[in-house]
Amino acid sequence: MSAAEGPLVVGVDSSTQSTKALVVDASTGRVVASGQAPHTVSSGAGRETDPRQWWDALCEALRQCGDAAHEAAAVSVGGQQHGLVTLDGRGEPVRPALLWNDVRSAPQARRLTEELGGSKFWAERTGSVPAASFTVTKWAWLAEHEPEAVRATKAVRLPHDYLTERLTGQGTTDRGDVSGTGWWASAAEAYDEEILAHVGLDPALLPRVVRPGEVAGSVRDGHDLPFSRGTLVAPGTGDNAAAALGLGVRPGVPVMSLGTSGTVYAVSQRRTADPSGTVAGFADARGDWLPLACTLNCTLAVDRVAALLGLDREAVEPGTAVTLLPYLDGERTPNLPNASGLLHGLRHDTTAGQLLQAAYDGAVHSLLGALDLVLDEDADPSEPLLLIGGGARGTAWQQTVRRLSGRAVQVPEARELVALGAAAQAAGLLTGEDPAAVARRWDTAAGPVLDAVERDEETLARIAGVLSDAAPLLERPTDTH
Ligand SMILES: Nc1ncnc2c1ncn2[C@@H]1O[C@H](COP(=O)(O)OP(=O)(O)O)[C@@H](O)[C@H]1O
Ligand SMILES: O=C(CO)[C@@H](O)[C@H](O)COP(=O)(O)O
Repeated sequence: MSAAEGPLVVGVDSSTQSTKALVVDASTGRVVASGQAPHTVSSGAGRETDPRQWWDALCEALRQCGDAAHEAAAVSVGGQQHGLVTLDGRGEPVRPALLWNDVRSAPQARRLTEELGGSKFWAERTGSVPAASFTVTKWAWLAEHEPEAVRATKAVRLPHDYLTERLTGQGTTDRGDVSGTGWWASAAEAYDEEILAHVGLDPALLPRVVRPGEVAGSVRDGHDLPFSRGTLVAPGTGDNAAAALGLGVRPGVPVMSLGTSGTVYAVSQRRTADPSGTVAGFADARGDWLPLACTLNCTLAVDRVAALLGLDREAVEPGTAVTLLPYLDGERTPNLPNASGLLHGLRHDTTAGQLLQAAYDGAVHSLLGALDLVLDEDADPSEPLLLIGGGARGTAWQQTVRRLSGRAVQVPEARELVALGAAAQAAGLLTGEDPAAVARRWDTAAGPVLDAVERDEETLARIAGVLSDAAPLLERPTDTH
């Protein structure tokens, strides 16, 4: 491999299932080295991970990168959004982190929404109506169920903050990730003291919000650190905001990410506030906004259905009249935290491949319902939908999104858009450039475009009909929720 032309930077994606690290040449965007290591997520009613697993996975991913990581001039960490990390006075986790897909705090989400002026208040104040994913609902759940853990907590962090702090020794976050907590006022761009007081969280426990383009710190002295001392550390951000940086998207370009979560989002210059709660009015990592809708059931749910049927994930068959709502983890979009999976329309001649196709259709339907809502009204409908995340590699996912959206679909060749976005943020720190402009210079979104086909309105209407008719069943708690 030829020598790098410019300084090296490292971008990290600490997502739900694994941590990935890329060492990137800041001048060209060439990936010089990469590594990946998994984490475990608890099963049963909750979804938890010990934050120390993220650190160990980061160190392992960087070890796989070899010497290149130690030569990096700057690093940045993108991480799964919303997770509640509680640290004691020594910076050690008080308990495992409560993750974004843990729905146990659904009652707290409902209660907080009612207690503080309803959906309209929350949407206007924080940009979002709190769902069970949001950090504020997890803190309220912890206060109710484990008050001793709350008493032991001396610092509250998000996943990317935790990793950044282990590098720099300083508690920092950024506007993109903090906008998903539920305790950040999006118009004022500041912690919301009224909400914090309401949930009994002392603002002194929260990290400093670093501005876009500001240095969060530098790698501290320590023999156990995977970087050289003094390496600059960028603010980092949530994984969706990092992928938006990594694609260099401009307003009007829709993105769909298919991973543990399914997300649809777009960059907007307008702060959004949707009182229906479908769209979360997140901030992006630059100074704009990132209206986003998120599902809990995406690649893992569809892979689970394939495994139950004993099929390869690509073994779909067309012509299905079966509807499968794959809400194995409860659901966030639509907001049905108590739901479980639901099958309707099974016949003697239904094939296993058709059932699998129905799972893809159900997962994609949830996301497409929010697509127009995340885009500005003047967005050009002929703009291709950018498809990213692990699922974007799959033909069945690509074809399902194409058929149900009726839009052209572009699949970037670059695989790790979150880590690339973090790398672009680190590069921007060195050159003074806008990270999205860095990503455009690197041409990260380049990839084949699948032409638009006629939208399959019949399937969309059938799924919407089952969803509406089954509402009472889907709202009813089952044994494990
Ligand atoms: N070729 C493929 N086709 C379809 N799905 C895939 C493929 N490769 C990986 N996946 C799915 O991608 C998921 C991981 O995606 P990723 O975006 O890395 O997740 P996360 O960021 O949430 O940890 C896995 O659940 C797996 O099912
Ligand atoms: O909760 C959200 C967005 O609001 C999720 O998108 C998480 O940020 C987790 O992402 P992945 O691990 O699936 O990438």
